[in-house]
Amino acid sequence: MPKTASNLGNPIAQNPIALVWHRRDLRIDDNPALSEAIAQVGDRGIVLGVFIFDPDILDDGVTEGSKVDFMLGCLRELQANYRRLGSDLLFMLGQPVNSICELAKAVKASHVFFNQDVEPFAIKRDREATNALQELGIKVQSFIDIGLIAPDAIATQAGEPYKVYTPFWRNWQAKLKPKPFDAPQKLTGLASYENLPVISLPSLRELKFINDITLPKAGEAAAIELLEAFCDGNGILRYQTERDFPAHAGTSTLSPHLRFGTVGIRRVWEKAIVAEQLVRSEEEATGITTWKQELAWREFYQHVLFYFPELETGAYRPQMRNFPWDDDEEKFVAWCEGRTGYPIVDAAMRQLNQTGWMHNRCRMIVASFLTKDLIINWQWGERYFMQKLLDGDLAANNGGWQWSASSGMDPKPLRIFNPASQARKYDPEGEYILRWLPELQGLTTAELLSGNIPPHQCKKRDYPLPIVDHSIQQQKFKQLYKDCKASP
Ligand SMILES: Cc1cc2nc3c(=O)[nH]c(=O)nc-3n(C[C@H](O)[C@H](O)[C@H](O)COP(=O)(O)OP(=O)(O)OC[C@H]3O[C@@H](n4cnc5c(N)ncnc54)[C@H](O)[C@@H]3O)c2cc1C
Repeated sequence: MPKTASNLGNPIAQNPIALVWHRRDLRIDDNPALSEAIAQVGDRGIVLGVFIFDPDILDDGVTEGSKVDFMLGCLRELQANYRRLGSDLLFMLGQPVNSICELAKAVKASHVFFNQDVEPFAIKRDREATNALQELGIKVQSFIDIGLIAPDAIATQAGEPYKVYTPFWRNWQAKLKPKPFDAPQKLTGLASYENLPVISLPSLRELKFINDITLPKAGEAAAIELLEAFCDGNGILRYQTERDFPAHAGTSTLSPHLRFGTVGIRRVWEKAIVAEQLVRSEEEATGITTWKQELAWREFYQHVLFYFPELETGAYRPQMRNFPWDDDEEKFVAWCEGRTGYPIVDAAMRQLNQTGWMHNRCRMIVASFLTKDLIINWQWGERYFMQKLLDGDLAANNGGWQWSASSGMDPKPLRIFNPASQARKYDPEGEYILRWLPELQGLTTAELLSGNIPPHQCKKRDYPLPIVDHSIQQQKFKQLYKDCKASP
């Protein structure tokens, strides 16, 4: 059973020096590892933050400059916060297990605190780090942080992990949620930081990345600003009616912050509960419940990844593991670049490429298009999303892709989105399409939505003709899916 902040052992006896190892919790507010470090070392103790740049992650071929740039912004602010409180956030570059041990020895740490993750890679790293630190006689404590309810604190009546969202939600929403941890007011740091195996916060260039997109504001203050704007204003109240229209600012856009942990999930939940107490209509209440359901989707995917780590490498449904995908590279490039000739798909891909974020409705549309219309392996799309999305997160991304590809746990798996119907329903004026495809100005709304654009108009605008025919491709996919299901 993972430790929570309330069931820890006795305070440290002498000369306590605690390291708080930050990874995807780049904040001081509502941070269980940091709060507990302070509580444990007490007034006599020193609390230092550390962040380790892992070359294996930086060089994994998926991590892009935009994401690293956003993260550096978060780290810059986190370090400023540590310094303002009287301590420091230290940086290291190296293999994480060796690095944390090296630093712990150098500062003579008595404790290392960190918040847990659910990704297989992180679980393995943390297990190894815990063992190595304990061998050095250092106490290690870790905490539930990325979700409100720990994976082992919720199960079906049969005691099994949930595989279906709706019963998960019913049980999850009824569970008592933890309260946020207050931000610290003061920290004590080292008298001197000389001769430590640390580096200054590297620049993007020093890490050998470039970024050419304009990023949203990074860091904790920006996250709180977004959260307050959404929950104190009308955003959360109108969420149910607005959230599916990509031309509207109808969602919180908190996802990059939840990904890097610049806002604590308990703080987010608290805000939703406060908003709930002020609702004036059924519609507003539904808005808040629907938003809470999305937070529960996030947690559902974290839990299934925790219990079924094999999801990371392939389809959940065995029948889909050998699906005969077409895997046409030229079509894949057209999809990535937003040049499929389907305006709603292309607009969404341009939004992704130019901002590092894509509206949820559009994520579903482009994922369905890649898998059901282009018949390309969902893992290609999953990887491209991980490259481009600032909120790229293994659990949510894999969950979203497996749902869209009909390869996941979804009990009603065969969903095929018709891009034209989706556009008509969710972008009825073609406002979103035109925002990202300005070259289509002057076409009729019907042409924008249906994608039936006269060839001479496409030529004039250097816009591609549709690279596939939706009705033919969906028939083809259905047949392949049927054959696959029938195969032993
Ligand atoms: C193919 C596909 C891939 C996706 N990849 C990611 C990803 O890499 N990272 C990611 O955070 N989300 C992913 N999502 C889920 C969802 O699209 C984004 O979380 C959402 O668009 C973020 O915008 P927001 O912050 O305004 O969300 P809001 O609508 O304001 O929701 C609040 C928060 O709830 C969580 N959330 C909302 N919807 C979902 C969902 N369907 N699944 C899981 N969590 C959700 C997010 O943390 C989000 O910030 C993916 C969805 C699909 C269909």
